[in-house]
Amino acid sequence: MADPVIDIEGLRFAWKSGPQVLDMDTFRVDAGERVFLRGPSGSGKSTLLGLIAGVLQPQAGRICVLGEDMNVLKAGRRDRLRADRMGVIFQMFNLVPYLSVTGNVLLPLRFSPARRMAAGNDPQAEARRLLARLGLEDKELLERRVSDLSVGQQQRVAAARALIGSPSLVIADEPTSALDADARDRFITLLSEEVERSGATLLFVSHDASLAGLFTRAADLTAINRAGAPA
Ligand SMILES: Nc1ncnc2c1ncn2[C@@H]1O[C@H](COP(=O)(O)OP(=O)(O)OP(=O)(O)O)[C@@H](O)[C@H]1O
Repeated sequence: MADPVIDIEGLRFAWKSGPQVLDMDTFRVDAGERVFLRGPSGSGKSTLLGLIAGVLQPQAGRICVLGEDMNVLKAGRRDRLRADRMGVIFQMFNLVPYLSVTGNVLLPLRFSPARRMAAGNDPQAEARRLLARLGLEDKELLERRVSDLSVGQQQRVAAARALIGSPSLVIADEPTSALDADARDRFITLLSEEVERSGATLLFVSHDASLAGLFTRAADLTAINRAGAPA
């Protein structure tokens, strides 16, 4: 059996003084899987990704990511694990507006010597390769500030930034973009191919059930999260 990359047991999470958002017995993602986790808006998908990424801490339960127990690691070690071994595509992209396309893609390498090493001798060329794979090739465009790009183009920049330096785990919070169905499917296919090429594991969350077929496995958050169940 493959090693678990994400291994969750008995997880409970509530935002300060709010109702329970997550109450899950188990959730596991194995190395090399590309998993689609579906759930309606407000069901706790972004919260779960925050817990997996180590930016949030649960009230109860165990979250092991890439062999590390996130509850035991101090905040600094969780930040290091995320910088070195995780690529995150945020719902709102979180790109740096005044940096160029390539400047944004190269950013994770500034924070992680391990990823800088993994990106090879010519990180600029690796950034261009990833962007080209994701459909952004135009030289002039690569030097533009990201704030001048379309939403679909920004989504590709965010994906290339998550992939650079071959992180072991890529987590993606489906951006609420205005992409049409064809462009969205193409984007996910390219993202999956690049994740497969680097041997990474992918967890992709979305409310859009029609995407499930593009992944190796699909799961439904409402089926595994008691807190989301109707009373
Ligand atoms: N920073 C926060 N502080 C307090 N409550 C929050 C915070 N972020 C999210 N919540 C609440 O937690 C619940 C789950 O939100 P979350 O963003 O995880 O859902 P989601 O499934 O990702 O939704 P969407 O598909 O709309 O992005 C919601 O009730 C939301 O209002």
